[in-house]
Amino acid sequence: MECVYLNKDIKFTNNTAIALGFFDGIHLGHRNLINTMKKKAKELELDSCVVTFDKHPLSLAFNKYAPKLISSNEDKIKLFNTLDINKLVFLNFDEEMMNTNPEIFTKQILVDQLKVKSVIVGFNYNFGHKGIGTPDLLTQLGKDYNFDVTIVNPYEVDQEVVSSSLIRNLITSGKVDAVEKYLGRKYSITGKVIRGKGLGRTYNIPTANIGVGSEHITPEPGVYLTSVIYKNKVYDGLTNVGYNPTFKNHAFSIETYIYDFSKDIYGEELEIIFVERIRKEKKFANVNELIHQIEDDIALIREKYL
Ligand SMILES: Cc1cc2nc3c(=O)[nH]c(=O)nc-3n(C[C@H](O)[C@H](O)[C@H](O)COP(=O)(O)O)c2cc1C
Ligand SMILES: Nc1ncnc2c1ncn2[C@@H]1O[C@H](COP(=O)(O)OP(=O)(O)OP(=O)(O)O)[C@@H](O)[C@H]1O
Repeated sequence: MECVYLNKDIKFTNNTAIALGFFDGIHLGHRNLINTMKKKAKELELDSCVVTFDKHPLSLAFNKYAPKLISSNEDKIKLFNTLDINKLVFLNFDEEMMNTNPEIFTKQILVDQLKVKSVIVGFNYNFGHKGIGTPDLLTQLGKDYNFDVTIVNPYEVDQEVVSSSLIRNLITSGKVDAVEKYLGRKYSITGKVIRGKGLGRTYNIPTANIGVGSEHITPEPGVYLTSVIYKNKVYDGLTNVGYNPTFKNHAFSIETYIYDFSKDIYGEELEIIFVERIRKEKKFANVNELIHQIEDDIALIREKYL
Protein backbone atom coordinates (compact mmCIF):
# COMPACT_ATOMS: atom_id res chain seq x y z
CA MET A 1 0.00 0.00 0.00
CA GLU A 2 1.26 3.45 -0.92
CA CYS A 3 0.55 6.19 1.63
CA VAL A 4 0.11 9.64 0.04
CA TYR A 5 -0.09 13.01 1.84
CA LEU A 6 -1.79 14.95 -0.92
CA ASN A 7 -0.55 18.37 -2.03
CA LYS A 8 -1.48 20.39 -5.11
CA ASP A 9 1.46 19.03 -7.17
CA ILE A 10 0.36 15.40 -6.95
CA LYS A 11 -1.66 13.93 -9.80
CA PHE A 12 -2.34 10.20 -10.05
CA THR A 13 -1.59 8.38 -13.29
CA ASN A 14 -3.96 5.41 -12.83
CA ASN A 15 -7.74 5.71 -12.58
CA THR A 16 -9.14 4.99 -9.10
CA ALA A 17 -12.03 3.60 -7.07
CA ILE A 18 -12.26 5.69 -3.90
CA ALA A 19 -13.81 5.01 -0.48
CA LEU A 20 -14.40 8.35 1.25
CA GLY A 21 -14.67 9.08 4.97
CA PHE A 22 -12.78 9.68 8.20
CA PHE A 23 -12.59 5.97 9.15
CA ASP A 24 -11.75 6.37 12.85
CA GLY A 25 -11.13 2.89 14.24
CA ILE A 26 -11.67 1.15 10.88
CA HIS A 27 -14.66 -0.69 12.35
CA LEU A 28 -16.80 -3.41 10.76
CA GLY A 29 -18.98 -0.84 8.91
CA HIS A 30 -15.84 0.71 7.42
CA ARG A 31 -14.48 -2.72 6.46
CA ASN A 32 -17.72 -3.59 4.72
CA LEU A 33 -17.54 -0.32 2.75
CA ILE A 34 -13.89 -0.92 1.86
CA ASN A 35 -14.73 -4.42 0.60
CA THR A 36 -17.39 -2.90 -1.67
CA MET A 37 -14.77 -0.45 -2.96
CA LYS A 38 -12.26 -3.25 -3.59
CA LYS A 39 -14.85 -5.23 -5.58
CA LYS A 40 -15.59 -2.14 -7.72
CA ALA A 41 -11.86 -1.57 -8.27
CA LYS A 42 -11.42 -5.14 -9.44
CA GLU A 43 -14.48 -5.11 -11.68
CA LEU A 44 -13.51 -1.81 -13.37
CA GLU A 45 -9.72 -2.39 -13.28
CA LEU A 46 -9.02 0.64 -11.09
CA ASP A 47 -6.56 1.28 -8.26
CA SER A 48 -8.26 0.70 -4.91
CA CYS A 49 -7.96 3.78 -2.82
CA VAL A 50 -9.09 5.13 0.60
CA VAL A 51 -9.25 8.92 0.94
CA THR A 52 -9.38 10.43 4.41
CA PHE A 53 -8.29 13.53 6.35
CA ASP A 54 -5.12 13.98 8.39
CA LYS A 55 -7.15 15.39 11.31
CA HIS A 56 -10.76 15.30 12.39
CA PRO A 57 -12.68 18.10 10.59
CA LEU A 58 -14.18 19.34 13.86
CA SER A 59 -10.72 19.85 15.36
CA LEU A 60 -10.13 22.90 13.16
CA ALA A 61 -13.31 24.94 13.59
CA PHE A 62 -14.94 23.50 16.72
CA ASN A 63 -12.14 21.86 18.64
CA LYS A 64 -14.18 21.45 21.81
CA TYR A 65 -16.67 19.25 19.90
CA ALA A 66 -13.97 17.21 18.17
CA PRO A 67 -14.10 13.59 19.35
CA LYS A 68 -11.10 11.93 20.98
CA LEU A 69 -9.95 9.36 18.46
CA ILE A 70 -9.88 5.56 18.48
CA SER A 71 -6.97 5.44 16.03
CA SER A 72 -4.06 7.76 15.35
CA ASN A 73 -2.89 8.25 11.74
CA GLU A 74 -0.11 5.78 12.48
CA ASP A 75 -2.67 3.19 13.67
CA LYS A 76 -4.71 3.83 10.52
CA ILE A 77 -1.71 3.24 8.26
CA LYS A 78 -0.98 -0.06 10.06
CA LEU A 79 -4.62 -1.21 9.84
CA PHE A 80 -5.17 -0.21 6.20
CA ASN A 81 -1.92 -1.96 5.36
CA THR A 82 -3.59 -5.25 6.30
CA LEU A 83 -6.60 -4.61 4.01
CA ASP A 84 -4.89 -5.08 0.68
CA ILE A 85 -5.62 -1.72 -0.94
CA ASN A 86 -3.38 0.15 -3.39
CA LYS A 87 -3.40 3.64 -1.88
CA LEU A 88 -4.22 5.47 1.33
CA VAL A 89 -4.54 9.23 0.76
CA PHE A 90 -4.46 11.77 3.62
CA LEU A 91 -5.95 15.15 2.67
CA ASN A 92 -4.71 18.09 4.70
CA PHE A 93 -7.76 19.47 6.51
CA ASP A 94 -6.97 23.20 6.67
CA GLU A 95 -8.97 26.46 6.33
CA GLU A 96 -8.98 26.17 2.54
CA MET A 97 -10.27 22.59 2.63
CA MET A 98 -12.88 23.54 5.22
CA ASN A 99 -14.24 26.27 2.93
CA THR A 100 -14.19 24.24 -0.30
CA ASN A 101 -17.66 23.63 -1.67
CA PRO A 102 -18.66 20.07 -2.62
CA GLU A 103 -18.47 20.61 -6.37
CA ILE A 104 -14.97 22.16 -6.27
CA PHE A 105 -13.81 19.35 -3.95
CA THR A 106 -15.16 16.78 -6.39
CA LYS A 107 -13.77 18.41 -9.53
CA GLN A 108 -10.34 19.54 -8.29
CA ILE A 109 -9.41 16.77 -5.89
CA LEU A 110 -11.38 13.65 -6.81
CA VAL A 111 -11.54 14.09 -10.58
CA ASP A 112 -8.46 16.13 -11.57
CA GLN A 113 -5.90 14.96 -9.01
CA LEU A 114 -7.06 11.48 -7.97
CA LYS A 115 -8.58 10.42 -11.34
CA VAL A 116 -11.65 8.90 -9.79
CA LYS A 117 -13.93 6.63 -11.85
CA SER A 118 -15.87 5.10 -8.97
CA VAL A 119 -16.76 6.56 -5.54
CA ILE A 120 -18.04 4.49 -2.63
CA VAL A 121 -19.60 6.24 0.39
CA GLY A 122 -21.91 5.31 3.23
CA PHE A 123 -25.58 6.29 3.45
CA ASN A 124 -24.75 9.11 5.93
CA TYR A 125 -21.65 10.58 4.26
CA ASN A 126 -21.31 14.38 4.22
CA PHE A 127 -18.63 16.42 2.54
CA GLY A 128 -17.54 19.90 1.51
CA HIS A 129 -18.09 23.26 3.21
CA LYS A 130 -20.23 22.81 6.37
CA GLY A 131 -20.86 19.21 5.32
CA ILE A 132 -23.55 20.27 2.82
CA GLY A 133 -22.54 17.59 0.26
CA THR A 134 -24.68 14.43 0.42
CA PRO A 135 -24.53 11.03 -1.32
CA ASP A 136 -27.30 12.24 -3.68
CA LEU A 137 -25.30 15.32 -4.66
CA LEU A 138 -22.28 13.10 -5.25
CA THR A 139 -24.39 10.91 -7.55
CA GLN A 140 -25.39 14.03 -9.52
CA LEU A 141 -21.74 15.17 -9.73
CA GLY A 142 -20.79 11.69 -10.91
CA LYS A 143 -23.05 12.17 -13.95
CA ASP A 144 -21.43 15.55 -14.71
CA TYR A 145 -17.86 14.32 -14.27
CA ASN A 146 -18.14 10.75 -15.47
CA PHE A 147 -17.68 8.54 -12.39
CA ASP A 148 -20.08 6.07 -10.83
CA VAL A 149 -21.26 6.32 -7.23
CA THR A 150 -22.14 3.48 -4.89
CA ILE A 151 -24.02 4.35 -1.71
CA VAL A 152 -23.56 1.64 0.90
CA ASN A 153 -26.51 0.79 3.18
CA PRO A 154 -26.10 0.97 6.96
CA TYR A 155 -24.03 -1.95 8.25
CA GLU A 156 -25.59 -3.24 11.46
CA VAL A 157 -24.65 -5.64 14.23
CA ASP A 158 -27.54 -6.80 16.45
CA GLN A 159 -29.81 -4.19 14.84
CA GLU A 160 -27.42 -1.39 15.77
CA VAL A 161 -25.75 0.72 13.05
CA VAL A 162 -22.00 0.45 13.59
CA SER A 163 -20.29 3.84 13.90
CA SER A 164 -17.14 5.33 15.36
CA SER A 165 -19.30 7.34 17.81
CA LEU A 166 -21.00 4.20 19.14
CA ILE A 167 -17.62 2.60 19.79
CA ARG A 168 -16.21 5.77 21.38
CA ASN A 169 -19.20 5.85 23.76
CA LEU A 170 -18.54 2.24 24.81
CA ILE A 171 -14.88 3.03 25.51
CA THR A 172 -15.52 6.21 27.50
CA SER A 173 -18.17 4.45 29.59
CA GLY A 174 -15.81 1.59 30.47
CA LYS A 175 -17.75 -1.04 28.46
CA VAL A 176 -14.62 -2.23 26.68
CA ASP A 177 -15.87 -5.83 26.57
CA ALA A 178 -18.70 -4.72 24.22
CA VAL A 179 -16.37 -3.06 21.69
CA GLU A 180 -15.18 -6.10 19.76
CA LYS A 181 -18.51 -6.97 18.13
CA TYR A 182 -18.58 -3.54 16.41
CA LEU A 183 -14.87 -2.83 15.98
CA GLY A 184 -13.93 -6.37 14.89
CA ARG A 185 -11.08 -6.48 17.42
CA LYS A 186 -10.62 -5.49 21.04
CA TYR A 187 -9.89 -1.86 21.82
CA SER A 188 -6.19 -1.17 22.42
CA ILE A 189 -3.83 1.73 23.05
CA THR A 190 -0.22 1.75 21.90
CA GLY A 191 2.33 3.98 23.61
CA LYS A 192 5.84 4.27 24.93
CA VAL A 193 6.59 3.42 28.55
CA ILE A 194 7.16 6.66 30.47
CA ARG A 195 8.26 7.32 34.05
CA GLY A 196 5.48 7.54 36.65
CA LYS A 197 6.19 8.76 40.16
CA GLY A 198 7.90 5.42 40.80
CA LEU A 199 5.74 4.84 43.90
CA GLY A 200 4.61 1.41 42.68
CA ARG A 201 8.15 0.11 42.72
CA THR A 202 8.71 1.27 46.30
CA TYR A 203 5.92 -0.98 47.57
CA ASN A 204 6.83 -3.77 45.24
CA ILE A 205 4.04 -3.44 42.67
CA PRO A 206 5.93 -2.17 39.62
CA THR A 207 3.74 -0.79 36.86
CA ALA A 208 4.45 0.36 33.31
CA ASN A 209 2.91 3.77 32.57
CA ILE A 210 2.27 4.53 28.93
CA GLY A 211 2.14 7.99 27.40
CA VAL A 212 -0.84 8.73 25.19
CA GLY A 213 -1.49 11.85 23.07
CA SER A 214 -4.28 14.15 24.27
CA GLU A 215 -6.19 13.55 21.01
CA HIS A 216 -6.46 9.82 21.78
CA ILE A 217 -9.56 8.36 23.42
CA THR A 218 -9.08 6.60 26.78
CA PRO A 219 -11.41 4.32 28.72
CA GLU A 220 -13.40 5.58 31.71
CA PRO A 221 -11.20 5.54 34.83
CA GLY A 222 -11.09 2.10 36.45
CA VAL A 223 -9.14 -1.12 36.75
CA TYR A 224 -9.13 -3.32 33.64
CA LEU A 225 -8.07 -6.84 32.77
CA THR A 226 -5.74 -6.38 29.79
CA SER A 227 -3.40 -8.21 27.45
CA VAL A 228 -0.06 -6.54 26.92
CA ILE A 229 1.96 -6.88 23.74
CA TYR A 230 5.67 -6.31 24.23
CA LYS A 231 8.05 -7.18 21.38
CA ASN A 232 5.36 -9.37 19.72
CA LYS A 233 4.81 -11.44 22.89
CA VAL A 234 1.51 -11.41 24.80
CA TYR A 235 1.42 -11.01 28.59
CA ASP A 236 -1.48 -10.71 31.00
CA GLY A 237 -1.96 -7.33 32.59
CA LEU A 238 -4.00 -5.42 35.11
CA THR A 239 -4.29 -1.78 34.10
CA ASN A 240 -5.34 1.20 36.14
CA VAL A 241 -6.70 4.12 34.12
CA GLY A 242 -7.33 7.43 35.85
CA TYR A 243 -6.19 9.97 38.38
CA ASN A 244 -5.11 7.71 41.31
CA PRO A 245 -7.55 9.55 43.62
CA THR A 246 -5.85 8.24 46.77
CA PHE A 247 -3.13 10.78 46.01
CA LYS A 248 -3.84 14.51 45.70
CA ASN A 249 -3.46 16.10 42.26
CA HIS A 250 -2.10 12.98 40.57
CA ALA A 251 -1.98 13.42 36.78
CA PHE A 252 -4.06 11.15 34.53
CA SER A 253 -2.20 7.91 33.90
CA ILE A 254 -2.54 4.52 32.25
CA GLU A 255 -0.41 2.08 34.20
CA THR A 256 -0.18 -1.67 33.95
CA TYR A 257 0.98 -4.36 36.30
CA ILE A 258 2.30 -7.08 33.96
CA TYR A 259 2.06 -10.64 35.28
CA ASP A 260 5.26 -12.70 35.43
CA PHE A 261 7.40 -9.93 33.99
CA SER A 262 10.37 -8.06 35.46
CA LYS A 263 12.24 -6.21 32.72
CA ASP A 264 13.14 -2.53 32.67
CA ILE A 265 11.16 -1.25 29.66
CA TYR A 266 11.25 2.54 29.98
CA GLY A 267 11.07 4.09 26.49
CA GLU A 268 9.88 0.89 24.84
CA GLU A 269 6.55 0.43 23.04
CA LEU A 270 3.63 -1.47 24.57
CA GLU A 271 0.18 -2.22 23.21
CA ILE A 272 -2.44 -2.49 25.96
CA ILE A 273 -5.50 -4.46 24.84
CA PHE A 274 -8.56 -3.83 27.02
CA VAL A 275 -10.50 -7.02 27.80
CA GLU A 276 -12.93 -6.11 30.58
CA ARG A 277 -13.39 -3.67 33.44
CA ILE A 278 -12.84 -5.22 36.87
CA ARG A 279 -13.80 -2.32 39.14
CA LYS A 280 -13.98 1.46 39.40
CA GLU A 281 -11.02 3.48 40.66
CA LYS A 282 -11.38 4.22 44.39
CA LYS A 283 -10.04 6.78 46.82
CA PHE A 284 -8.54 4.98 49.81
CA ALA A 285 -8.05 6.45 53.28
CA ASN A 286 -4.34 5.66 53.21
CA VAL A 287 -1.64 4.06 51.08
CA ASN A 288 -1.71 0.79 53.06
CA GLU A 289 -5.36 0.21 52.19
CA LEU A 290 -4.60 0.96 48.55
CA ILE A 291 -1.71 -1.52 48.49
CA HIS A 292 -3.90 -4.24 50.06
CA GLN A 293 -6.61 -3.65 47.47
CA ILE A 294 -4.11 -3.79 44.56
CA GLU A 295 -2.58 -7.01 45.96
CA ASP A 296 -6.09 -8.50 46.24
CA ASP A 297 -6.91 -7.40 42.66
CA ILE A 298 -3.72 -9.02 41.34
CA ALA A 299 -4.36 -12.29 43.23
CA LEU A 300 -8.05 -12.45 42.29
CA ILE A 301 -7.32 -12.00 38.60
CA ARG A 302 -4.62 -14.66 38.68
CA GLU A 303 -7.03 -17.09 40.35
CA LYS A 304 -10.03 -16.31 38.16
CA TYR A 305 -8.53 -15.78 34.69
CA LEU A 306 -4.91 -16.85 34.37
C1 LIG B 1 -4.24 -2.93 39.59
C2 LIG B 1 -4.15 -1.51 40.08
C3 LIG B 1 -5.26 -0.93 40.71
C4 LIG B 1 -5.21 0.38 41.17
N1 LIG B 1 -6.31 0.93 41.78
C5 LIG B 1 -6.24 2.19 42.28
C6 LIG B 1 -7.37 2.77 42.94
O1 LIG B 1 -8.45 2.18 43.05
N2 LIG B 1 -7.23 4.02 43.47
C7 LIG B 1 -6.06 4.72 43.38
O2 LIG B 1 -5.98 5.84 43.91
N3 LIG B 1 -4.99 4.23 42.70
C8 LIG B 1 -5.05 2.99 42.16
N4 LIG B 1 -3.97 2.45 41.52
C9 LIG B 1 -2.82 3.33 41.25
C10 LIG B 1 -1.81 3.41 42.34
O3 LIG B 1 -2.16 4.52 43.10
C11 LIG B 1 -0.46 3.62 41.66
O4 LIG B 1 -0.02 2.36 41.21
C12 LIG B 1 0.59 4.22 42.51
O5 LIG B 1 0.17 5.50 42.87
C13 LIG B 1 1.92 4.34 41.74
O6 LIG B 1 1.85 5.42 40.84
P1 LIG B 1 3.07 5.89 39.95
O7 LIG B 1 3.02 5.13 38.66
O8 LIG B 1 2.80 7.37 39.73
O9 LIG B 1 4.31 5.62 40.70
C14 LIG B 1 -4.01 1.14 41.03
C15 LIG B 1 -2.90 0.55 40.39
C16 LIG B 1 -2.96 -0.75 39.92
C17 LIG B 1 -1.77 -1.36 39.25
N1 LIG C 1 -22.31 1.26 9.59
C1 LIG C 1 -21.99 1.78 8.40
N2 LIG C 1 -22.59 1.31 7.28
C2 LIG C 1 -22.29 1.82 6.07
N3 LIG C 1 -21.43 2.81 5.86
C3 LIG C 1 -20.81 3.32 6.94
C4 LIG C 1 -21.05 2.84 8.26
N4 LIG C 1 -20.29 3.53 9.13
C5 LIG C 1 -19.60 4.42 8.39
N5 LIG C 1 -19.92 4.31 7.09
C6 LIG C 1 -19.35 5.07 5.96
O1 LIG C 1 -17.94 4.87 5.98
C7 LIG C 1 -17.28 6.08 5.62
C8 LIG C 1 -16.41 6.50 6.77
O2 LIG C 1 -17.22 6.66 7.91
P1 LIG C 1 -17.00 7.85 8.94
O3 LIG C 1 -15.77 7.54 9.69
O4 LIG C 1 -17.05 9.14 8.24
O5 LIG C 1 -18.34 7.67 9.81
P2 LIG C 1 -18.75 6.89 11.16
O6 LIG C 1 -18.07 5.59 11.36
O7 LIG C 1 -20.27 6.86 11.13
O8 LIG C 1 -18.22 7.90 12.27
P3 LIG C 1 -18.97 8.88 13.26
O9 LIG C 1 -19.73 8.03 14.21
O10 LIG C 1 -17.84 9.65 13.91
O11 LIG C 1 -19.86 9.75 12.41
C9 LIG C 1 -18.37 7.11 5.28
O12 LIG C 1 -18.57 7.08 3.89
C10 LIG C 1 -19.58 6.58 6.05
O13 LIG C 1 -20.79 6.99 5.49
